[in-house]
Amino acid sequence: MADASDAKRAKLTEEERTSSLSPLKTTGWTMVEGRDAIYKEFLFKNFNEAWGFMSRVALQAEKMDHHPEWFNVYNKVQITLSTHDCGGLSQRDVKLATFIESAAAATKSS
Ligand SMILES: C[C@H](O)[C@H](O)[C@H]1CNC2=NC(N)=NC(=O)C2=N1
Repeated sequence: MADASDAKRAKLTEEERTSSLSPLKTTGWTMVEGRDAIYKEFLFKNFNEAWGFMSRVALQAEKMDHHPEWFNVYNKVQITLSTHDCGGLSQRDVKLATFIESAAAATKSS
């Protein structure tokens, strides 16, 4: 049965893309070529900072039951967000990307 949780995992409409994705794009998120997904690379001072950031994101991902695709080498964290259940971008990706932005800012200023 469809419920509010399903709606958050439905593919974003064109209107939602304009209103929700545009602000993220101004912070450096880009569309992945050939896929309905968004991507951003984060650079930190060192591995310790990168790992602290990833820990914050991991806890939120578990809370949301929505998980990033990510790759880390030393101070670099590359993140791709998409919703596997709908095969594209949903409100969950917007919410997680917004959280990731605040986690990156908090990590860098701590
Ligand atoms: C069973 C579980 O709720 C689902 O598999 C969740 C887990 N995490 C997820 N993460 C992402 N990115 N997309 C999903 O569709 C998704 N689905």
